Amino acid sequence: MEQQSQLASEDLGQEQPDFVNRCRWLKHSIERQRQAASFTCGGTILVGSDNKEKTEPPLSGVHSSTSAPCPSSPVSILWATCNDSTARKLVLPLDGVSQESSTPVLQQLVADCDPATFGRGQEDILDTEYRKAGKMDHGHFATSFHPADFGIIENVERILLPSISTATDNQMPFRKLTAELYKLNAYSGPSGLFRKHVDTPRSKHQIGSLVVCLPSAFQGGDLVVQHNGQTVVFDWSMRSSNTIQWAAFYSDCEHEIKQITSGDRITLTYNLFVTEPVGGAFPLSNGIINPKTLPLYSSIETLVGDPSFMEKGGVLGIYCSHAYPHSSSMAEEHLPGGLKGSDVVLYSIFESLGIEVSVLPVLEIEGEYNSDIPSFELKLRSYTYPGQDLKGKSLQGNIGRDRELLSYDSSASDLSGDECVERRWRTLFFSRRVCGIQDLLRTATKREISTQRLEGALVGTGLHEYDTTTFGQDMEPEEASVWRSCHLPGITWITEPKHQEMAFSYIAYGNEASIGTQYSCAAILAVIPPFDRR
Ligand SMILES: O=C(O)CCC(=O)C(=O)O
Ligand SMILES: [Fe+2]
Repeated sequence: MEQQSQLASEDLGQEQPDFVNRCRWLKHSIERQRQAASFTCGGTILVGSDNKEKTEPPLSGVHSSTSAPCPSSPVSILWATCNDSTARKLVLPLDGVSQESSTPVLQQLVADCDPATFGRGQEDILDTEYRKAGKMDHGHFATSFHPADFGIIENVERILLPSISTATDNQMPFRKLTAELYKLNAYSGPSGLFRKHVDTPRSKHQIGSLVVCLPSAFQGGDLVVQHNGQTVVFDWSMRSSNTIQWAAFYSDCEHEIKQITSGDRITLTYNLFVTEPVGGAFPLSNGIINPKTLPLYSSIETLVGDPSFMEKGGVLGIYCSHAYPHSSSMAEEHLPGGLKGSDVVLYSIFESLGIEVSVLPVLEIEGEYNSDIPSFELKLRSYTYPGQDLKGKSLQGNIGRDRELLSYDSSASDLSGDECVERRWRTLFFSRRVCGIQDLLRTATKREISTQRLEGALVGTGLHEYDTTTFGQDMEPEEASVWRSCHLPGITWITEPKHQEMAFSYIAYGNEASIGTQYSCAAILAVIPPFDRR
């Protein structure tokens, strides 16, 4: 018997200092992320050949969740110099065939740039030890590239904008980002560089910079962005010959461009401003943001890659940090597509690591959200199965036969309702062979467990629209058939509930009729597979 309970607690991964420490570490990483938010993000756009039908840029709101971003046509740059009014044209990437896409024309562009200065106080300084580059002001050239065509601006908006909260900007409820072309920069090998600096904001509404690296081969030239002791390196050299690569960061980020050892690194810089108009929600995995550029990515990747973290799998629960109308009639349409800030960061990191992740509402039960772990301090405790006497049953047997249990479960429809649900919970707890939240919710509906008070968070089967209902005095509110849900015990909660929405209101008939409202909070649930399956 002693051996059994030890096995059970090991299998649950709970009450082990290591597991608790890792959860704590994840909690602190997320808190840091929420405080600092993401300070930078970046991505890649492939360049297709300049075929007859120009590739149409994607429209916001019509990306399928798996679609790759639309490739760009080759990028044209047109310019003229003061001495010579003839317009010149360069097409990148170089095709080596047409004159306008040849090395001599690229060299002409580099030669026509002015030596780049940098701002120090009120002065513009020319010091090639500090910045060795050429630049062309936006009034002197035109380009066929626009970042709005590729969803770059909307994506940057979602990652960087939510944490901007100056008094002026907070008065803009539907604020969005606009990018204004600023300069073209040319850094050439063997010695082009720009040492550590902070960009000078051009107005009080400027919140950051966007750098777009055009397809032109070079070596070296890493862009290194730093913020509050965190560093992200954009190494664009490897794919420089045939892709457009970009990065956006807050104005207060220090950044530098390491030495370009060969080739020409041609970038367009844009100033990012906060403006008023309305934006819509669109799916996350649109391939525009590369989750690997998000500062939290490597922490979560390390955690998930560690065999001793949730070795048998488990569910991480993270309450959303921003408020969403998750019980409105539009919720299904707007979530998870409309997640913002650290929420979109976490969601897309889990998704890109192949982890099943969903946004679902969790219902309060008597003012609490997670009856099994009420403190949120990660004082994890072993789950005890209420109303179920496990004495005399061989847990060891169940643990050793997860697969069998699973297949037994999936054919459990011939079992009576309660028995079926009990089997499922046991599968979750003792085998941790979780197939996914949706799978669990689909089969273990509220109706099946209505006669049982199980522990665990009461998770909605979907983003239900707010509704009203009537039910009898003896019924528990969550038993009302308006809010389909089920108790999911064993979720490892990493953060606390933050923004409640009304889930449903009810009229409870009794000696006196009363009206009550139940609330729910939206949470990100990530199903971590057992180590041998991730
Ligand atoms: O070219 C780049 O990567 C960025 C240039 C830059 O930092 C600037 O122009 O301020
Ligand atoms: Fe800069």
